[in-house]
Amino acid sequence: MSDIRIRVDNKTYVLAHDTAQSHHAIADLDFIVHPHQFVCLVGPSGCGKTTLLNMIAGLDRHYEGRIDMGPAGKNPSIGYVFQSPRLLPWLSVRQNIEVVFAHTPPTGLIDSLLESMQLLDAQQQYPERLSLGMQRRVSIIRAFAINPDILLMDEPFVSLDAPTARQVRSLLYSLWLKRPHTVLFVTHDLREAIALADRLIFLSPSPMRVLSDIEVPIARDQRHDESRIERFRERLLQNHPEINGLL
Ligand SMILES: Nc1ncnc2c1ncn2[C@@H]1O[C@H](COP(=O)(O)OP(=O)(O)OP(=O)(O)O)[C@@H](O)[C@H]1O
Repeated sequence: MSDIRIRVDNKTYVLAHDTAQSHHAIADLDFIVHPHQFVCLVGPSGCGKTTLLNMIAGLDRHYEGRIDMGPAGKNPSIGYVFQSPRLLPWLSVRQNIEVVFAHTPPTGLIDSLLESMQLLDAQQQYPERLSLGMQRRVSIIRAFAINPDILLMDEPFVSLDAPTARQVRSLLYSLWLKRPHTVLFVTHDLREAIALADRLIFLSPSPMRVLSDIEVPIARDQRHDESRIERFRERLLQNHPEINGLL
């Protein structure tokens, strides 16, 4: 796995019903993600974060620029946790995970992922019976299951109540420590970003570009310490006035 280089010179949405009107979503955005890094993208609502993830996932190719994801000729595998869990309602939890495999998955893999997300007992249930927190845990497993080169996560804890968000975040974190994939994780929550990330990339309102790119210096075994997270957050806001208005 090599560095991922994201360079978007221009992304403009032309409104279909009125081609004279357009929205300049992204301009001169440039950053590199190193293998196995956990990078949080933090920016105001509507600045273009989902647009960027869709471009990296190859779902949107209408832009000027380049996204290089490793050696030419090799298509990287991408896991994508969308804002809504997007489970198939006619399949059980286990089948929703099995469906992402082109071939039979390695023995024990699905069981170990279900166990890591505390979902072994719910594996035969259908999505309509699951709480939102459980559905989100299934969608996280589904993205991890293919062992992707890059994992895109678009506010995976949004609209969960605070204790559930904390629980799912801590399960995700333990899973990532065991399987440290390269992650691009979108969030509005600065404490959450500090608790999870190696690096924080702050993004401007549209047209979106990088405002600040900051390493999180807190050791991995100290991330459970909320007072440390809070101290770093306060220092960050003091030393980087440009990010104050974003959150
Ligand atoms: N298909 C589209 N056609 C026209 N404009 C669009 C389209 N998709 C998104 N936009 C606009 O592009 C901008 C960026 O949208 P995007 O969903 O990427 O923002 P975001 O940062 O992910 O927002 P949020 O944090 O609220 O999820 C918004 O102004 C949005 O209205």
